[in-house]
Amino acid sequence: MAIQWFPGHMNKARNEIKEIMPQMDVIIEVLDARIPYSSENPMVGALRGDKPVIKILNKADLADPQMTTQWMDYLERENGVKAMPLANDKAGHTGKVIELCKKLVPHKVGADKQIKAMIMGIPNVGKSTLINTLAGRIVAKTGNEPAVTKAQQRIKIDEGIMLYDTPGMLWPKVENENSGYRLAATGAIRDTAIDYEEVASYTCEYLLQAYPALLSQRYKVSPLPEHDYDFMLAAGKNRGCLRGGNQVDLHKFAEILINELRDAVIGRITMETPQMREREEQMVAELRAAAEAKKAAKEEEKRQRRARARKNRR
Ligand SMILES: Nc1nc2c(ncn2[C@@H]2O[C@H](COP(=O)(O)OP(=O)(O)OP(=O)(O)O)[C@@H](O)[C@H]2O)c(=O)[nH]1
Repeated sequence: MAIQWFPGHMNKARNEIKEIMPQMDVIIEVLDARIPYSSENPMVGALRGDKPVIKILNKADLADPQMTTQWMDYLERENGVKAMPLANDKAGHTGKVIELCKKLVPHKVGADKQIKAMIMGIPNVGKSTLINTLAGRIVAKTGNEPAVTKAQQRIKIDEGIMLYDTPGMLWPKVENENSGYRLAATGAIRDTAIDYEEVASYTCEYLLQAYPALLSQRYKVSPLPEHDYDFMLAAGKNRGCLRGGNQVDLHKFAEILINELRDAVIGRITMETPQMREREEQMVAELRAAAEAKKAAKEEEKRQRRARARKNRR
């Protein structure tokens, strides 16, 4: 699946972050609790140095609570990382973010002091909603379409904290196709860039093994077939997604499924586990190593060819 989604302002954001990072005391990384691995930004790890990070598992109201707990334990294994779940639709929960900031950098708390916190996160993950709640007023535009935030802003919030907002960034995770599907399924990738049927097929394959009861209940398919394609045919038929000749309109069903997944109508679902992350990271590392080995072999071949040509000329 090709994900062509890398607006120019994201490259600009990378440079802006690099420049501003040394001034920051703490990083607030907003993740999507349904995809804590795929919604991570590799730049945070690469650019943060030893600065503390709060990883917020946002949209926790849509995610599987058991999996959120597992993810928090997993993420906190990394040095300097604190994780917390958040449902931005519930007022009052954001106070914990401020508390945690103060705990992580106590030397920056007090009169005439200020904590500088940078908020980072991929598009549509809920940064603007969080900033507005933290600030207690509308300072950031929100919306259900990715890439609403465009320019960097500084927002002073009451409790001695200055927030630095960054534009939404999504790097092309071309190395890991699975992440692409999960980003698309949860709505991080703009709709025009995705193939609904492919994403729905990937999603069904995962749900059949991870959440079979929710799937069966929602789409009244029982017993569940083994393969995603058969499931989509049966569920599509039940939902009346038919076109001429009584054929199931898979595209129509795919749209229904993805929308219902995004709205948590199927249930509270997390699309990836820490184990999946470990496996996929390993896979990516192997692919990268293989590509590098191939490149090195080509270079060596070229070098030898040049050496032979030199010898022949003598
Ligand atoms: N269910 C649920 N929805 C949320 C939560 N937080 C944000 N949203 C919704 O997610 C959508 C995106 O939120 P934004 O705050 O605009 O996201 P953003 O990260 O600022 O997006 P960009 O401007 O694209 O960078 C909006 O429709 C929000 O209402 C949450 O905790 N739970």
